[in-house]
Amino acid sequence: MADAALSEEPKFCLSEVLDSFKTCLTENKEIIIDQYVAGWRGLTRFMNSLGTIFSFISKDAVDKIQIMVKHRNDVNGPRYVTVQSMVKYELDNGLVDLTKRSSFPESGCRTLLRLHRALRWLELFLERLRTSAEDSKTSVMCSEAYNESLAQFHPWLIRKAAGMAFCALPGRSTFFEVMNVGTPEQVVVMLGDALPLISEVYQLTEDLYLKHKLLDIP
Ligand SMILES: CCCCCCCCCCCCC/C=C/[C@@H](O)[C@H](COP(=O)(O)O)NC(=O)CCCCCCCCCCCCCCC
Repeated sequence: MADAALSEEPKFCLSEVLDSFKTCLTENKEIIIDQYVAGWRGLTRFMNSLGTIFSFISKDAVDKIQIMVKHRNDVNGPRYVTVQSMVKYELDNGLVDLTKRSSFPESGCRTLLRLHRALRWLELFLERLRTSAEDSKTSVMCSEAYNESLAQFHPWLIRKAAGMAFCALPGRSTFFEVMNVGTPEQVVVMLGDALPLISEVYQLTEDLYLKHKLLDIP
């Protein structure tokens, strides 16, 4: 049953997913939320295709995606077209819990911050994959990237659970195959194209959040 349902899903192609992060940047360097969220949705599909052990990670990402979609579909959706317009709207209207979680536990600014921190993990992980040797271990690359980024924001229990999930990651060659991009050489080229854009999206968000003192939203 589950297999039949899975096979009906459109075939995953990582380059299409990473394209969402490319196309989320406008000419004047604003970040389009619909595209950003579409990128994350694709990544969670990829993660689900790796097995159920990763579902607690993708579940949290899916929850956050849904919160962002809810904002976009709300009457104030037009205020959530770009990350920049969202930050301005929510701050101007006092819609963000800046010091402790209370009235606005699902603000767009807070929710996007969690995805933004995860984007740094993605950037570090993909860069390791891009430059890795054939016999490199994905579990090691993944946990190094995690320890340098997201881990500092997670409590012990989540760090442990994440560490266990990383050990279940398939090896580098299976991983490259599941990406459905082509030969390992083509994967490396594709990653080299996508990474500068992912870095730019990350840095623009980081600068914006820093400017508005939003990097520690609880
Ligand atoms: C492919 C390997 C996948 C490894 C994913 C590495 C990330 C590990 C993150 C572990 C998160 C565990 C779930 C819970 C997290 C939340 O507590 C925590 C805080 O939220 P809260 O403040 O609302 O409580 N949430 C977060 O930090 C957001 C985490 C979002 C994780 C998204 C990860 C998606 C990864 C997509 C993988 C695609 C890989 C593609 C590579 C070719």
